[in-house]
Amino acid sequence: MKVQLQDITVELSGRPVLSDVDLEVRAGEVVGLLGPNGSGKSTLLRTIYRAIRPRDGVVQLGDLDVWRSTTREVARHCAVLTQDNVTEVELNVLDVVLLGRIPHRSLTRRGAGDDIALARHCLAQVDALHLEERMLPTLSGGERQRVMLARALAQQPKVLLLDEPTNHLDIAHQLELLSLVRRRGVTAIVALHDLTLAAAYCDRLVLLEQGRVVSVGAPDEVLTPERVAAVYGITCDVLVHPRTGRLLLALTQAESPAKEPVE
Ligand SMILES: Nc1ncnc2c1ncn2[C@@H]1O[C@H](COP(=O)(O)OP(=O)(O)OP(=O)(O)O)[C@@H](O)[C@H]1O
Repeated sequence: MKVQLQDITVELSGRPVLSDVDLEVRAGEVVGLLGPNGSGKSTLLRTIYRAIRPRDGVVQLGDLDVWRSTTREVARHCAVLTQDNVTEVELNVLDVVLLGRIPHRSLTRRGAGDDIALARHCLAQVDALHLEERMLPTLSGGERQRVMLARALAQQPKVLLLDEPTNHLDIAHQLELLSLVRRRGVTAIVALHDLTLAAAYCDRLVLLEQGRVVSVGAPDEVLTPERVAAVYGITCDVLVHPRTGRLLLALTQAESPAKEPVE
């Protein structure tokens, strides 16, 4: 499903947070949202899943105008993994994943058994089936993150929005999560801080700075040393992975002070 943002402007507490953002994400495309802290990545995702209403602009999921639809209608198409939906709720893992079925319940004829089979399948996909009977608050940060991804997958979304999904995950699960998102073939918009991971897994990247899109394109078009220096204030050498051919970014502080000699 295509995602389209036109002229999105958001003001929070009277301050502009996003200004005139235009973005078109094609069906099945994985797009990485990059930018320094406070550049507007989470806010942009929130305008798509109806958590922050833009002052101006239109958000569309396929033909659905998000801000003229209900939360439930949007949730039938679009699932979200954020930092703040990892809650202390006193439910076991399987029940948490089953919450992902709620937007579909009145539409589907699936019985509870089908939903449970689907929830277990989603847990297996994120390597968390062994946790199904555990209570959510007893899980580690990374285990919870994977369970919340399983819940999002159980929603069977056509669009997946992921806000820093690799936080808390060990490196193997970081790679597995992003490759799972790719394999699902859904349209995905993923806010990431790790530029090399973004370059490895995203078809295109969108770089934000102070609420404005400063670059959109293939990873090698967006992540040039000059642009990384201008936006993040760091020095960046762009290398090529010897096996995958994807970009590898070697980062150093712009002006590293000379090291004090140790006595
Ligand atoms: N409710 C709010 N009221 C006022 N300002 C807000 C509010 N929520 C966010 N902001 C501001 O909007 C700007 C963009 O925030 P946002 O969370 O979208 O950035 P981000 O790029 O996701 O940052 P990070 O990388 O730190 O997660 C920040 O300056 C933030 O302080």
